[in-house]
Amino acid sequence: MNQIEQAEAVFVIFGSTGDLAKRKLFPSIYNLYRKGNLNEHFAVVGLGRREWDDEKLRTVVMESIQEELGEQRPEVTESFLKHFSYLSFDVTNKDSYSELNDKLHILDETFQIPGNRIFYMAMAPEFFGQIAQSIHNEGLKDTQGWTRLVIEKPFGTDLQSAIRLNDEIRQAFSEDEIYRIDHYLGKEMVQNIQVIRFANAIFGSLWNNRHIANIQVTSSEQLGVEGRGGYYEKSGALRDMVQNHMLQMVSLLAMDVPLRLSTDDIRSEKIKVLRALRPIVGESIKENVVRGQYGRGEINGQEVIGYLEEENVSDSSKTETYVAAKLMIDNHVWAGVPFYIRTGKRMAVKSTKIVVEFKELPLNLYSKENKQTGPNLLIIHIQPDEGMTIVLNGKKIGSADTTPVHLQYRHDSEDRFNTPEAYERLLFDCMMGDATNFAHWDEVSLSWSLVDAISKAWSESGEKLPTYRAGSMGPKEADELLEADGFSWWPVEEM
Ligand SMILES: NC(=O)C1=CN([C@@H]2O[C@H](COP(=O)(O)OP(=O)(O)OC[C@H]3O[C@@H](n4cnc5c(N)ncnc54)[C@H](OP(=O)(O)O)[C@@H]3O)[C@@H](O)[C@H]2O)C=CC1
Ligand SMILES: O=C1O[C@H](COP(=O)(O)O)[C@@H](O)[C@H](O)[C@H]1O
Repeated sequence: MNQIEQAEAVFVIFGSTGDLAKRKLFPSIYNLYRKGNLNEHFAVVGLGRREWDDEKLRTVVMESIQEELGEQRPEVTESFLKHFSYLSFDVTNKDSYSELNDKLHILDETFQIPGNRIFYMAMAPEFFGQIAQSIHNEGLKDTQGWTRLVIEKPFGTDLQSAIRLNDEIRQAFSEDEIYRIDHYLGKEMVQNIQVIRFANAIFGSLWNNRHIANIQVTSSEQLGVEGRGGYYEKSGALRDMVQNHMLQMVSLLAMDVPLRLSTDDIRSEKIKVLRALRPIVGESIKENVVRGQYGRGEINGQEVIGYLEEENVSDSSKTETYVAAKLMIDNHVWAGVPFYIRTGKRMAVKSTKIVVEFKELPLNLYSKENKQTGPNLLIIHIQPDEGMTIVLNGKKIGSADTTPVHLQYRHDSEDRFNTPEAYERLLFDCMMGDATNFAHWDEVSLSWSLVDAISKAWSESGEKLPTYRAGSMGPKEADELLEADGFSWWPVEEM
C-alpha cells in the first residue's frame, strides 16, 4: 500500500459549522487534496446542530478556501467539494449516531474507502468524553479499517479535569488511536528543532550546561482576545499558551537524543524533560513566574483598549494575558541552565523565537582589550519569519575592531497568521498514523501538574496583577526576572 492509499478515510468533523473548521480544517483538507496528498478515495462529513444541507456546507467550504488561501480555481474546488456532505446532528442525542453510522457506510461505498475513519472534535471540550463514548457504544468504531480520534485543545482546564476527560476517552479509544492536537507541533520550524539539534555536530556537542548559558522562548502576539473573552477569562495565558505550546517547545529543546526517530522514542525523551522540570510551588512562584495584564495602548499606530474593557471580560478580572517564567530542569545535562519563557497578548510584535545563548569563553582576548564582543547565539525563528541565525564575533572589515556577524538562513513563513499550514501537516500525520507531533497523555498530565500549582497560588493571592501597556513587550517584572541572574531578554523584534 502506498502512502496516499493509507490516507483513504472518512473525516467526521464534530463542530463543522464552527470557527475552527472554517478557518483551519477546510483549507487544510483542500491543500492536502490540491497537493495530491489525498486521492479521490476520501469523504468529509460535517456535523452541527444547524439545519444546513450539503449545498450549504459546500458553500461555506468554498468561501473558507477563498478567504484563507485566496484560491479561485472553480474546477478544482468543484471536484473537491463533491466529497463533502452535511448531517444535522446533536452530539447529546444517542439516535443521531446510528444515522451517522449509516451515512459512513454509504460514503465508504460511494468513494471506495476501506472503512478508515478520523473523528475530529472541533467542539467545546465538555462534549469530548460523551462523543468518544457514543462513537464506541453506537458501533461507529466497528469497521474493517482503522479509527482515530483527534482532540482539540484545551485538554481539560486543570489536571483533575484532564484526568477525567482522559479516562472517558480511553474507555472508547486506545492511546495509540488518540491524537491530541498542539498546533505548535505542526509548525515548520518547531519540527526543525530536532533536525537542527540532532543532525549537526556543532550543536550536538555543545547542547548542554557546559556550553549553554540560558535558553529563551518567546511567543508574543499583537492580537488581543478577539471576541474570545468568555473562554479567555477562564483560561488566561498560563493555561492557553504555557501548559501546551510553550512547554512543548521547552521539551523539544531540552530532550535527550532519542534512540531512533520513532514516535515512542521521541515522546519518551520529551516526557523525561517534563518529569525533570523543577516544580514551581509556594514562595518560588513569586521568584520564578511573572504575570501581567494589558492595559490600553497602541498597536501599529492604532489605539487599542485594555483587557478589562474587552467584551465578556469582568471589569475586576485578574486573568493574566502575559506570563514569563524561569524553568529549571533538574537533570545532569541541564542543571544550572535557566529556560526563560514568555508569552502574551497585545505585545509590540507578533513573534515566536527561540534564542540559545552560549557561554562566553573563559578568557576572551578581545573583550580584555575592550573590543565589542558578545555571546554566541543560535536564534530559531518560528514565526512569522522562519529560519535560523547564528550570531558570532568577527572582525570589522578594514579595521582592528570586532563586530557581531549574523549568519542567516531565512524565508518568509507561509504560516504567517497561523494559517492552515500547521493543521495541514498534523492532519496528514494523523492520516498516516504518525503521532510524533501530537501530545501524549503523560506530557499533558505533567504539564498540568506544573501549571496547576501556579494557577492555584494566583487564584488564592490577593496581590495586584502588574499591568503592561498594549504595544509593549510586557511588564518590567519580566525583565527583572532575568536581570536577577545577570541576563536580559534578547530582543525579538529586529533579530
Ligand atoms: N477557533 C480557533 O481558532 C481554535 C479553536 N480551538 C478549539 O476548537 C474547538 C472548537 O472551537 P471553535 O470552532 O472556535 O468553536 P465554535 O463555537 O465556533 O464552534 C462550536 C461548534 O460546536 C457545534 N456544537 C455545539 N453544540 C453542539 C451539539 N450539542 N451538537 C452538535 N454540535 C454542537 C456548533 O455547531 P452548531 O452551532 O451548528 O450546533 C459549532 O459547529 C474548541 O475546543 C476550541 O477550544 C483550538 C484552537 C484554536
Ligand atoms: O492556541 C492558541 O494559539 C494562538 C496563537 O497561535 P499562533 O500560531 O498564532 O502563535 C493564540 O492566539 C490562542 O489564544 C491560543 O488559544
